[in-house]
Amino acid sequence: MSHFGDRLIEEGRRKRTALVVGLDPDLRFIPEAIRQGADPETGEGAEEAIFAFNRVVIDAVAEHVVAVKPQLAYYEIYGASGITALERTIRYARSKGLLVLNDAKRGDIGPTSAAYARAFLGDGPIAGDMVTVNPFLGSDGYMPFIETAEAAGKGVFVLLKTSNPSSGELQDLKLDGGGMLYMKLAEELERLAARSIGLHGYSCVGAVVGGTYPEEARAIRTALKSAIFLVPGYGAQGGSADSLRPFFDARGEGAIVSSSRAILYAYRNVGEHWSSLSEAEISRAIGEEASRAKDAINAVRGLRSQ
Ligand SMILES: O=C(O)c1cc(=O)[nH]c(=O)n1[C@@H]1O[C@H](COP(=O)(O)O)[C@@H](O)[C@H]1O
Repeated sequence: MSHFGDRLIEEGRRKRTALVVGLDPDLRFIPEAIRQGADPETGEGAEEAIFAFNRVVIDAVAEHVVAVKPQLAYYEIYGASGITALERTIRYARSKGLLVLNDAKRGDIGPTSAAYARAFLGDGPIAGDMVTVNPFLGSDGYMPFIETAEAAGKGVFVLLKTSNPSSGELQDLKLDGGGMLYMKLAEELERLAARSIGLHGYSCVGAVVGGTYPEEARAIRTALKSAIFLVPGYGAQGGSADSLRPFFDARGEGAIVSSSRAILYAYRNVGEHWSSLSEAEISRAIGEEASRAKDAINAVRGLRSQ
């Protein structure tokens, strides 16, 4: 079975990018040319509008990204039609040769986590190549995802030091033996990652480390050498490219940086008439922002733009 860590590193080398674009479609911000009257409140027409928007985004960013990252919340709002839009989005992303990272942040008791792992890492209609996992329930909550990923040649990103302002309330709790909770989890993840390290030194077990916490990332990078970092918080949450160096290894690899709103809604920078833009104008704005983000991240990685 191929090591997923190798697959992700090689995809990044092949496309000279470490960017992931999040597919967090908010119907309120989708211009009329694509929304076609879909109603954000009632969900009327949501499936078509969400899929149409995601297809424009995927076409615009495909050459600039290592993967796309659907955020389950924006699909679950609309129940079955939202999930159908997700299924169609995953199929379309796959047809463009893209890796799919479902940002589901799942975690439960063992048997339920095993069912979630089958849903997101198996062969079902919403399964992708990677999934985010919430480790709050401890090892019997996240191990079913890691075991499923190892067997399926897929990847898992475990929430470790999240990008949000209140992450420290729990993640930074000081432990009796000294050190903080997130560092204790980082050491445990390194132990688990070491079970499945590929040719390039990385495992199918990854970790989520917010781009808003570069100092913490520096310490985590040292303790967690075998895990690829998923780095959200760049762009809309204030994480800047300049602060991203500590997330990468000495080769400028080992992390993928995600951005959703800053890229998805780049066309809103034109002013309040954004809702009447044409599909071509929408696509161009999104593609240009993704290209800019890719180049800014590559500069920090020590890669010159092509
Ligand atoms: O797992 C995630 O992707 C995630 C972890 C984290 O610590 N912070 C975080 O923002 N995210 C997700 O990453 C995306 C960030 O969106 P933007 O702030 O618009 O780039 C959202 O879908 C969040 O749910």
